[in-house]
Amino acid sequence: MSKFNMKESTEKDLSTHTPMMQQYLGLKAEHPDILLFYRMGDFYELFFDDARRASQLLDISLTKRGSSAGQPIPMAGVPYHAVEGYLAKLVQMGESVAICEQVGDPALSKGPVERKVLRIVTPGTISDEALLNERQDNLLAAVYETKQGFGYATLDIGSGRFLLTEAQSEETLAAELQRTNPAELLYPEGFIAFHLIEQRRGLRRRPIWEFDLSTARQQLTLQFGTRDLQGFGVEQALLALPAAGCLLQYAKDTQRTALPHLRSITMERQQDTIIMDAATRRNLEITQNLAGGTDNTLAAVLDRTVTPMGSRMLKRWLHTPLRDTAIITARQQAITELQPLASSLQPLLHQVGDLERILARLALRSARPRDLARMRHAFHQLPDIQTLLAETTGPSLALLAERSGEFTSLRELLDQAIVEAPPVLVRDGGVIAEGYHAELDEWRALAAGATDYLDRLEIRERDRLGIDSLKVGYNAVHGYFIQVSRGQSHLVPINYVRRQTLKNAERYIIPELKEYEDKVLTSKGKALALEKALYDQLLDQLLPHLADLQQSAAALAELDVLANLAERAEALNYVCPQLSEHTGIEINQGRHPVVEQVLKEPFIANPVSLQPQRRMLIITGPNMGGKSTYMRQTALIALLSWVGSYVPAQAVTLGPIDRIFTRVGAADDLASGRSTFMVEMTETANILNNATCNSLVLMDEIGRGTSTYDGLSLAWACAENIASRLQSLTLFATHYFELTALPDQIPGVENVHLDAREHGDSIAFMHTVSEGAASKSYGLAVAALAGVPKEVIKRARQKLRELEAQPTHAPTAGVETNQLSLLVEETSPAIEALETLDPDSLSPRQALEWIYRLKTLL
Ligand SMILES: Nc1ncnc2c1ncn2[C@@H]1O[C@H](COP(=O)(O)OP(=O)(O)OP(=O)(O)O)[C@@H](O)[C@H]1O
Repeated sequence: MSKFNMKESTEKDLSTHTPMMQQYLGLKAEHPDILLFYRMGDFYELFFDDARRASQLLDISLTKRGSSAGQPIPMAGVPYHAVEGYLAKLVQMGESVAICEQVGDPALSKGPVERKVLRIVTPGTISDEALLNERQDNLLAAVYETKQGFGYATLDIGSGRFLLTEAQSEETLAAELQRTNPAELLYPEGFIAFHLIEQRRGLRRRPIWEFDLSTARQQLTLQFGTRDLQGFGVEQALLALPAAGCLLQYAKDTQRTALPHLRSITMERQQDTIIMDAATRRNLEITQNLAGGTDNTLAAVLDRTVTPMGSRMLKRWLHTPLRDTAIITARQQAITELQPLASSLQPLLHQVGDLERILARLALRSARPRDLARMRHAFHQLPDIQTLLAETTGPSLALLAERSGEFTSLRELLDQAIVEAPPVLVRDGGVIAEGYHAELDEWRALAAGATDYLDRLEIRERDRLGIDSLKVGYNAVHGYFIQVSRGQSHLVPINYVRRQTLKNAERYIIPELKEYEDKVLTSKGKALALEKALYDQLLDQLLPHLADLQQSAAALAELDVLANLAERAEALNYVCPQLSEHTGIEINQGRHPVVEQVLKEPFIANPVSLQPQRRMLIITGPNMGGKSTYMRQTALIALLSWVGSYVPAQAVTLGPIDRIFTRVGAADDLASGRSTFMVEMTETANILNNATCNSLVLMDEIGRGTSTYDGLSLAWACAENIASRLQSLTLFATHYFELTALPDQIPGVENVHLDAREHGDSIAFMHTVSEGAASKSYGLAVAALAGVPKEVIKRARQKLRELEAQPTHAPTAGVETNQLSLLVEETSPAIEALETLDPDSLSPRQALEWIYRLKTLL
């Protein structure tokens, strides 16, 4: 069908629909890909495919509303007062919703009331409190690709944080995606690296022209009111700017309002932070555990922040350990200074609440009365916070105090303007305080004065007519009325007009009452309209202070994080790590921050010593001995140190770290169709290709997923390569006992082991780390402990003895210095024969015979 014909036929189709459906279909055509909530009185209704989808997603019933164009119309609906709950559910599932409201006056419109899409709710652009998880960032992101790499932009609409990154490799992009975990992700059509994002929620494909570089520059300079992007240092971000442009456009389209709180854009440079790949972030269970939950994570132990904005900042910090010693030292000093103050500061900060998101709603002009009341409450805490901080002397706390500010005049303004406990919506009035605006007070008095008048009218009429059952009342349908009992209804005078008959009473109106009713309604209406205008003016008065207020919110959030780290350090018995410029990690009595919290028994603290001269530790010991715990605690202590936090140990000194890698406990990545072994090897390859002498590498039992010899050879070669070529600081846990021979061959490699004691059939784990290799493996004892039946253990023991009796077959045999021998799985008869041979005792003829024999043996 030609384009022309198609257009004609839709138009024809439309004209066969009812006028309301025509309006609906017109609006729907503007938002074909997302659900359209179409307001009808007290409901939002969805039609056709939207109705079917919504009924499935929300588990609401699918019905029909009349018919249009001769067909029944599938319909589903949700009551308007409960819409937030449904929206929350939908955005959680990654859906977007266009909210279409009635904007015309039903009384004045012929045909359907005028309607408009007033906002679009999308997972990445929500700012409404009810739709957000308060202790988690909610990000909108956009990704762009060229041959040179990827550009990535994220926006937190709840704070205005707008960040850029450029990633040279897929691995780096994957790590960024994992770290930022966006709620919604925009990508250009034809995106080649789609496999990196296909599992993500809230994916939105955008046309390629939305990623145009010059449009992006134009959009961004327009947004920030600058001539160019030099001042932000992103002028040359040719990969990231197109992503930022598309993202900004999308945010503006969905919000349909100005975004004054987006006032700058920042490039996050990889070299400023300790880089961790996606697998490492997962394995270290920073904010999410391996099962996808949040308990038993680093954040779960460390987050006792008292404001949601502080909690979100702490989580960002934990995911972004820094490399700048100056910043980290400043944080450490602030924490030390806050230790005696935390218990007084935290209750005050708690009262500050989520100022950051309140300010975002202010910027979007969607701040509710209660937001302003909470902002006021926050301002009331500031003087006390200032007084407390005045006791400190360090420069970083002084700076935070200065940025927090006091906002005395804004506090006074809000004190005067807003009632003590305002209602949820401005719509119903009762928000603006008495005494704030003389005209409003007058209208309100008039509305209230009328009730006085009604009392007087009631008494007067009762006396005048001698009807003691006479009462003045009000209901929403009939307005004001005079009610008289049935028995006395014959006494009413002629000017009483009957309005309603009840079982035992009659209701009347009189002209005088009607007049007052009009007056009350008008004054109520006037008061409401005025209140709404005053509220808008109030937002206008606050908005010019937005930048200062945002700065204050950021400072208060940081104070919350620092006070929290001070409190945690004290409560959990952490120590302040010493930063050194020399590569290495020295930990005295280190503990695992999470395991020590969940264990019922006491946690056994252990030392770590890694330096260039002792850069790799081969860790052996029984299963369950504590190898993984020991390795992870080292990485977590390093990470926490470079976040600025105190750490679980008695003393720590550590030098610069550029990356942390972990290759531990692989899980099948079934979703991407990669086997356990494949995942393990991909992660290993990443380490071998990227680690440096300043990287911290954790390798846990690599090579386990394949045949013993393949695995052992791989583990050996990797360890050797890391120790000699990369020279990274490495903890290498293994069950291949052969690897304990490495220290004899490569300088800088040492053995350590975890101990266990066998008592008869049972085994006790000591969890202490000592120098040297483990004396034996306790696999069978651990299997017995796990409940493997006795006869199986017995048979295994027998088999073990058999295997040990054939040294050349047993994988636990000593390691030959020639690595090739590792790859020879079966000893050939020729070699066996050679081994028994003594060349000195052979005559030349015998030697020749031997050569022929060997030839046949091969
Ligand atoms: N230092 C410690 N102090 C007290 N308990 C510990 C310590 N380290 C580990 N544990 C306990 O031992 C359990 C096993 O530890 P971990 O997983 O680290 O052992 P593993 O040697 O890596 O075992 P596998 O080789 O089977 O993976 C932990 O869950 C913890 O309960």
